[in-house]
Amino acid sequence: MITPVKMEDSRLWILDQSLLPGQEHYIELRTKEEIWAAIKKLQVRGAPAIGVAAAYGLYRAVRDLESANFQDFARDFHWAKEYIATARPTAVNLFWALERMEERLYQLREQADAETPWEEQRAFIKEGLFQEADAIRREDEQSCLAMGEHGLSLLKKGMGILTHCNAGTLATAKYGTCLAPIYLGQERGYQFRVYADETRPLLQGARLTAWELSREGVDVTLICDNMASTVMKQGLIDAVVVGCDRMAANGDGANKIGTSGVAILAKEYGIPFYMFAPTSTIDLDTASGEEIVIEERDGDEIRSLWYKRPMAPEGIKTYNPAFDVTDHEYITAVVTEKGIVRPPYQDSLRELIHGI
Ligand SMILES: CSC[C@H]1O[C@H](OP(=O)(O)O)[C@H](O)[C@@H]1O
Repeated sequence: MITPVKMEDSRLWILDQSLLPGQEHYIELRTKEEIWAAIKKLQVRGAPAIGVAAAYGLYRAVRDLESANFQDFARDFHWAKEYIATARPTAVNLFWALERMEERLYQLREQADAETPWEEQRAFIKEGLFQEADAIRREDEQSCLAMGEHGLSLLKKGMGILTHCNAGTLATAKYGTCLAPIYLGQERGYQFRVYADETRPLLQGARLTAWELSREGVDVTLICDNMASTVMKQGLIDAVVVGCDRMAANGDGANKIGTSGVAILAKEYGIPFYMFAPTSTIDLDTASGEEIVIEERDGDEIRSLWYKRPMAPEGIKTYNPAFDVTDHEYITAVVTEKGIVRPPYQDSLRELIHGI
């Protein structure tokens, strides 16, 4: 199965998702500027994949530093971290991964042998930073597999499943979040019928979900976003599965723009709506969806990006929020790698995260 981020011989490569489905092309990222741009331009995208890329990217940005002492190294590390953190505001995994890497930096500082020359300590710290980034990737892979098992327990053979945007292998270290149960089901003969919303304006459903599912032999049908209601009304959909970019403490979940509308439709038609959120995406410091910063993007993504000729009046005003918040009352259950969480989310999420 394809993976969007890989480290080979200490070099960072990402699958340029802005070229999919036409071209499968990996690009190397070497500097904090290149990492920032790749995240901003959605060449690498999807909350967990952004976290993995940011962790590897931060390591790569400091790999060749020849700082004269730890203070200089830590200063340049912090600058790179803070710079990469400005790429996109909504997916909490970006900040979670960067903070984890900086915490590890100071642990490694304590673990380094102070009796050895600083150059040896610096090499020890750099290796430890690489290992931490690699652990973030490996943990996300395992998290996706676990969400696949938990998610599959909610689904039945032959179900019609609607999804929105892309929360598949391309959005994670591997396997995906909400698509993980679909891949497991594919291996176990569940014969799911997947309906993928195209997901305007950046078409992650058409370009990415339809692409990655069909290359794995999954039965997938591409629909326009405005067709979600009719496929539900026709009884073609038995469940909705979506990813998440940031889940607030009360269970409100930010995900790709359009998700909240799908959730409201699902409730209207009595269809279960499952939001898949690894614990790395659950942000208990954010009380509710109202506090989640929603990224706004360039209007040309609406006006012209995918059209050979203008599809709107020249310079027409646009409003292009990249995400919206699904209120917790529209979420039937939250699927995490630690298990399935049901309402009331205020208590169940805190218990899941802190075990209290
Ligand atoms: C597994 S989280 C994927 C999540 O990220 C996507 O946003 P974007 O493509 O802008 O990075 C979308 O919200 C997906 O559900």
